[in-house]
Parts: sequence; C-alpha cells; structure tokens
Amino acid sequence: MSKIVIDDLSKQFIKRDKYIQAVEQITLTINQGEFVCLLGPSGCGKTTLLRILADLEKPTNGSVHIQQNDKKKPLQSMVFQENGIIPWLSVEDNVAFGLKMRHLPKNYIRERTDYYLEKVGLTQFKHLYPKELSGGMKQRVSIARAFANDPEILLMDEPFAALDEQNKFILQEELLSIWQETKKTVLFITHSIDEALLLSDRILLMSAQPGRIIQDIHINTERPRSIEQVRSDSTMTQTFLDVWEHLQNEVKKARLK
Ligand SMILES: Nc1ncnc2c1ncn2[C@@H]1O[C@H](COP(=O)(O)OP(=O)(O)OP(=O)(O)O)[C@@H](O)[C@H]1O
Repeated sequence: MSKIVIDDLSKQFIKRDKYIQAVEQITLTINQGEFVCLLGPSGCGKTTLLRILADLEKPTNGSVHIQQNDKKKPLQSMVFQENGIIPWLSVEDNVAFGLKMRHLPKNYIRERTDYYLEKVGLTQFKHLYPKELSGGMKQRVSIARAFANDPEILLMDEPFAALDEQNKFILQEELLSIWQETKKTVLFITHSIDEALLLSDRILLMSAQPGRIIQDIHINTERPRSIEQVRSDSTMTQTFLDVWEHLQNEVKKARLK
C-alpha cells in the first residue's frame, strides 16, 4: 500500500536575487512500512525534500501526499541531527510532549512514554534535563518521542551524524529494533553508505543539485542485519562500491558547478 506519493515535485528558492533549483521533478512512491534512505551529495536537496514532507516548506511545482489511515494521529514526526529536544523539559516530558499536546488520557501518556523510554534505555534518566545528557542520550530522547507520537510517517534528517561510531552503531540497532516492532514508514537522510545499507529496504540515490532521484536500489538482505554483515557480505560490498562510485561522480559534478 502506498504511504507517501510524490508527484513531479520541484522546489526553487530565491537567494539574493538568484534562483536556486533545490530539487527537480521528483516522482516517487514509498510503501507502508518501508525504511527508505536518501543518499546524495551535499546540497542536492535532501533536507528540502524532507521539509516539504514535514509541511515546513511548500513545493514550487508538483505535490506530495501522505496517506492518513487514522485521523487522530499526527501525519509526521521529525528527528533532526541535533538540538531537536526542548531544553527546559525533562527527558520524560520531552518524550511525552506530542502526546500531551493532543490531550490524550494521562494513563495512556504515561504508559507510552515509559514504554519508549525503556526501549531506548533511558528509564533511569527520565528526570534529567537535556543539558545533563550526552549527545547519544539526546538522540535517544528524540527517537523515543518520535515513536511515542505514533505518527503516520517518520522523517529523520541525519539523526546520528554528530555521534561517535560506537554510539552510532548502538543507536542504529535500537532504531531498527523499534522500527521492526512498529513497522513505521521511515524516510531517513544519511551521508553514510554503511548506514544506508544497514537500515534500508530501499536506497534512493540523488543527483548533484538540482536533486533528482537517479537510482532506486532495493536492499533485500534479510533482517535483522548487523554492521559486521554490511562489511563482510559480498552483495552488500558490491552495492557499497556501486553507490560509492555514483556518489564520487555526483560530488565531482557538484564541485564543477
Ligand atoms: N530557505 C532557503 N533559502 C534559500 N536557499 C535554500 C534554502 N534552503 C535550502 N536552500 C538551498 O537549496 C539547496 C539544497 O539544500 P538542502 O539543505 O536541501 O540540501 P542537502 O542535500 O540536505 O544538503 P546537506 O547534505 O549538505 O545537508 C542548497 O543549495 C541550499 O543552499
């Protein structure tokens, strides 16, 4: 079943009297429950595409549609690279924030909040405030909040980019475990091919600016997957090399512009 339908989408910005074509003629369908990673050179319009889906930007041309199965649920939740949590709220209140805004019953909010705090290993830190947390813990709060909100789709903009390798691996596995349980539709931006191979059902490769989708790669390796598998499996290695070659070419094109 189609969950996200993007049709002939283009976005142009105007910066100091100059037109910037951020994304161009993107047509794309993402199915319910798919985990899709967007990979492309810097400035190719990945964040722009996500922001349009989050309704934070309007397209210049074309349309996006998110299938809403439950009118009571939010359409989307977004997880950012950093600074995505509210500094004056405790860990617990950050996770509960979206549910409280929807005035849901207190018991339901507590149950759901406790469940996702447990899932990301933050139960014992629930009374702390963001300034008392490490970068990895902050991202766990963002992830717990996004899933607790129970949105129709999840939009993630390089959520692990600022973390060290070890923390990144742990959070990737935690994210996959929650995703496998909830089967949310996820659109995830990354610059890391390894990360895309570990997480994705599909990798969408984008061209240099203006961003278009130029390859749609299905990753059929069985789940659960591990980073060791990504590094040792021969099919994964071949896909890594293909994607790497593509990105190299697109980065070169972007530099020539
Ligand atoms: N609000 C804006 N006003 C003007 N130009 C913008 C705006 N937002 C994005 N752009 C431009 O649109 C292009 C695409 O930006 P975007 O942030 O979507 O790329 P990206 O692929 O996410 O980049 P990165 O990988 O570096 O985060 C860039 O040239 C950027 O400068």
